[in-house]
Amino acid sequence: MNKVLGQSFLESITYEQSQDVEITTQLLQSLPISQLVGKGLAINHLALQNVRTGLAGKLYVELGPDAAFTHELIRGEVRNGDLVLVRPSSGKKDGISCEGVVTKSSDKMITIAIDEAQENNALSLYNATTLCLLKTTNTITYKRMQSTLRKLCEIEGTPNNEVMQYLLNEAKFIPRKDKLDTKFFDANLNSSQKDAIDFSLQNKISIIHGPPGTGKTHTLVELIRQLCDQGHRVLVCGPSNISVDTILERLAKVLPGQNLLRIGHPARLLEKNLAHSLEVLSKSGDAGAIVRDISKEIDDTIAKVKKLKSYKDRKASWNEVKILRKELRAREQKVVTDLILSARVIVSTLHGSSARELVNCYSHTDHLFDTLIIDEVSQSLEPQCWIPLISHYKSNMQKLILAGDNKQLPPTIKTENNDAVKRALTTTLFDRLVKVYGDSFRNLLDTQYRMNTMIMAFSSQEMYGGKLKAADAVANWTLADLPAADINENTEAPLLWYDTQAGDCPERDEDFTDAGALSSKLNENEAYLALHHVFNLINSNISQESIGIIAPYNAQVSLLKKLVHAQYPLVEISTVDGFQGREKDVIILSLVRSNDNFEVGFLADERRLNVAMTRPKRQLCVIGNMETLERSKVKFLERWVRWSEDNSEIRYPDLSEVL
Ligand SMILES: Nc1ncnc2c1ncn2[C@@H]1O[C@H](COP(=O)(O)OP(=O)(O)OP(=O)(O)O)[C@@H](O)[C@H]1O
Repeated sequence: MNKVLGQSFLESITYEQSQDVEITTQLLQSLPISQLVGKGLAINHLALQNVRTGLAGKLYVELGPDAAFTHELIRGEVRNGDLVLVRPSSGKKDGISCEGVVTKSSDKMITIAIDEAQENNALSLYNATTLCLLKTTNTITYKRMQSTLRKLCEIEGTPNNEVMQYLLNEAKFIPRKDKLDTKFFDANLNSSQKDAIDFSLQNKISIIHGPPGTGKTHTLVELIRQLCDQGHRVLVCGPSNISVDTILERLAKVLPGQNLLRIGHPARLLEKNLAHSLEVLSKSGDAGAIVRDISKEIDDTIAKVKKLKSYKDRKASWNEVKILRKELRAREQKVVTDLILSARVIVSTLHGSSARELVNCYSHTDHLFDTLIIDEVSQSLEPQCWIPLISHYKSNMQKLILAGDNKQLPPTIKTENNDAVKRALTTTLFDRLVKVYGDSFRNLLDTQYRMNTMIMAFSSQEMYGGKLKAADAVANWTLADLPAADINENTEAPLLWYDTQAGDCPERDEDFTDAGALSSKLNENEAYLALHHVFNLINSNISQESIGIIAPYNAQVSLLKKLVHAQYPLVEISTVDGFQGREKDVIILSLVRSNDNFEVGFLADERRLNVAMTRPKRQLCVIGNMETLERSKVKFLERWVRWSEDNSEIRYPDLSEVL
């Protein structure tokens, strides 16, 4: 089975890589910057603000909005960890440029880490009038998956590891559901959280299914404490830096610092987590002191060599440098290995789990980890999940705990034209295991601590079999309960629709001259309605920071930012993907699609819509054409409209009053 699975994923990943490279190259070459921005693949009108030295042979290039054009960055799909190219906005595409990785981004500044070798290129960007940043393909991540899958294929016979046997469907899984007398550290856990923890403690493999706001991270933190208490060494992984940094931040509050180690380039970590970074720790404190001393000795010797006159003396000193360098490497490796071996919990991305520093430790020990936890498994490609399993095959991992929600956004892939590849890659490990073993090891967290019951209800009914409950503290809260908020029709309703089916909010393509399929969509009058509702909320004493606006199209997000931020710069506006894992007191959702053909595009993706409608705590305000949705032939949308007609306050806006 390992050969069949490995080979089939290898083919799919190789195909996906070719598509990714082809699509990105084609888009970058053929489309003007304005359209790349519309697709979220580029940021335009940047000014180079600073080039500074960072850690580990990296330079940080800081880019802000070019004040001659704009005051805020439209970041689109550009996220931390993305590989990007910075070049002048106009002029030759193959002119001066530098390539790096996004390490920080906000509406005011984007920072990329580049290799020192590109310093001159970076500095010459100061001369360009205005700059743009383009998202390119990161081939390193593909290579790592491919080499993992090859190793999976190479395992002869049935792997001797029981966890792997379950994953490969080569052992029968009989779940144990004994009542344990676990002494929970956190007294507030609810019964579904306690059950999920007990299940994971007594089974080799488990899934913690955490719908929005149900305390998945909360549960994982308690579980990790329990595992540490039982003497386990735990490897915690996730698909992105932010996914694992969120857990690390919470773990750091309850586990003593020296037990936690974060693998990964410090430039990509949350600042709060730097105290746990392997790289930072290995260069600081007592451990780093010896290394620093040797480095200084090397520098001093080199300085001396330059002054020596005789060849013989110089030769002798260079030999000394060589010996010192060898010692430095050995010391560095020892410091790193000691830190790893003394940590109880190691946190890294799925890709980072194959880091050389970790794998090198197997020359000192046969067993590094007992348990592997993969968070956000539903956003991870299955080949990514195999990276820690294969890299730490020697550890003979005793337990695998997966956490995620297969009803929220799946991993994003580029392949469009090959259904087999699409199916193979968007079926996550979570989905595949549920298909093989049914619900036998899936533990649903059933109480959410975010949303008013009315906001939760449709999502619960459609996506979670009606099993979700709202915790008492949030079940009835509305905007009107916020301190200082006025009590009126704009703050009391948990569910509100501005139904635009009267026809005065037509959608349009981002650019009339654009080739259809590549075009993003926008809806100007919906944007004005969103602004109108923001105005109503602010006038009811709701703070700008409490308000979020979501639109499924980048072009609409850009338009909304221009319009709303001119008056209310602190209102957060993003696509659905940008809001995954986040929450706001009120979310205004601009659906954009409004046409006589009842075409709904992205809206047909119920997982994307599920994420959008479960971000608000106290009010969901939808702006959209109910008729377009109802007649789209997409059952989920049809049911949502019918349900909303019965359960929301519906307004039929008079555009003449708004515009
Ligand atoms: N048992 C509990 N009692 C009280 N509050 C809780 C409990 N469990 C979780 N919470 C609260 O619920 C909120 C959501 O928890 P957490 O961030 O762990 O959820 P999540 O499922 O990881 O979130 P997301 O939906 O963003 O993935 C947090 O404010 C957390 O403190």
